[in-house]
Amino acid sequence: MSNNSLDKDKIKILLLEGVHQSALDALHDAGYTNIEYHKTALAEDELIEKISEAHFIGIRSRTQLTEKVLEHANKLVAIGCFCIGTNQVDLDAASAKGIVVFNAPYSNTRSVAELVLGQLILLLRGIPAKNAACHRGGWIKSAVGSYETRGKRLGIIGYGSIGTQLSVLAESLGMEVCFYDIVTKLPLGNARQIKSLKELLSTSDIISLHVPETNSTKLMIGAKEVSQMKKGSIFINASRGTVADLDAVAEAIKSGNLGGAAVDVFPVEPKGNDEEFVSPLRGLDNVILTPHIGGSTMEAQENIGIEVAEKLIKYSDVGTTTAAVNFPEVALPAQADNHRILHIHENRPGVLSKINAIFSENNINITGQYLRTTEKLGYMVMDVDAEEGELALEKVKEVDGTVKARVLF
Ligand SMILES: NC(=O)C1=CN([C@@H]2O[C@H](COP(=O)(O)OP(=O)(O)OC[C@H]3O[C@@H](n4cnc5c(N)ncnc54)[C@H](O)[C@@H]3O)[C@@H](O)[C@H]2O)C=CC1
Ligand SMILES: O=C(O)C(=O)COP(=O)(O)O
Repeated sequence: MSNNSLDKDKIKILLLEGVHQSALDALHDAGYTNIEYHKTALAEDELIEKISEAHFIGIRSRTQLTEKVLEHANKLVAIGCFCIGTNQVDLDAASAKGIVVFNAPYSNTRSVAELVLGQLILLLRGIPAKNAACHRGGWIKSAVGSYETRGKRLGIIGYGSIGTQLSVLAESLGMEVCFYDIVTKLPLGNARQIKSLKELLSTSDIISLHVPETNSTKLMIGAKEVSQMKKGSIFINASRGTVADLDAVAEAIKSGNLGGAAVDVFPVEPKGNDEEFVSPLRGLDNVILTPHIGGSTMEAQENIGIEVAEKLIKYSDVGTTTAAVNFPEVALPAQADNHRILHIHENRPGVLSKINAIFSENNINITGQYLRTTEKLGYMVMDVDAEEGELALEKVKEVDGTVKARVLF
């Protein structure tokens, strides 16, 4: 499969899920005007139809770019996830088609950490239940079951960008922070890594999840783990809905084993704001339910829009793949008066020697060459004299093992 480079107005960009205006502005400023914009995710049929015509797609957490959907993405060169998580994209299927995936790994970290901090303060005071009672005309003026944060133990599962940010904020309130992570991590401040998940669960006053969706995190908090949590403790999940068994959480809330919960992410989430939200946690007063808005602040969304749009622009303009999620990373200068051949190939013996032989047999002068590989993919970039660009592209496309080849003018 190969793509030639096109005039910018022919490069079709599909933006879904209401990515921030800052992304549109950045793309327009860079000369990309052929943009189709949707405020919501698309149903699979429509997504397949639209993606088959797109060169770039921008999504958030809702759009599932499965192997089936990507099978139809024959013109697609890059995917921009305007969020942190990339679990909604079949990364192997994207790599196999030479499609680069970018995300915004830090732009909404602070927003999630702040939301969780606010939730844990409210839950420690029993505010959600008191608030609900007031709305119904009730009046629960009581200190019973209400606590300050000082000295309480926060157990963080997943001590990455968000977990560490939360750790620092929680310590500033005088909380004791412990964490569990599959990787040995340098604790910030006075935080402590705990080697056993069971120990973290059974000793923490608040448990907060900050792991990605992977095979190892799927249902990592099941009925057994919920039962190991300290009586009356608080459970918070703003990571991914597949990580925790919400039926078990709901049962523990009803029985009083858990004192409260805040949940932002769900195994099945409505596709848009007009679809009904269904969850076993509905109707429980001491549970804060939020519609997957951990990263939804004006600051975060604006920054994400700029960051991911810039990554797409740099890849489209010069071939740079720095900070790609699934791809060999190459930082490239602008190609001056040359033509630039981008050759994505299977990383196996013989491909490079074949490419070099082609250049020498056809007397094509290479003025710059860059190569990076991952285990499965090779990404080779060659600058050639402008008059030789078309010939060079035609020849490298024929190399066995070629996944995708393009020329940038
Ligand atoms: N609710 C929302 O709107 C948002 C949700 N998120 C979710 O939060 C997740 C975490 O984000 P970051 O902190 O930026 O990710 P990160 O990659 O910086 O940190 C994740 C941490 O989890 C650890 N981990 C992985 N598997 C584990 C396991 N089985 N057990 C224990 N630890 C494990 C990793 O070693 C790493 O330290 C994202 O992947 C995303 O799914 C992110 C942003 C917004
Ligand atoms: O950044 C993430 O991983 C999130 O979960 C945020 O997703 P969203 O962009 O709000 O759909």
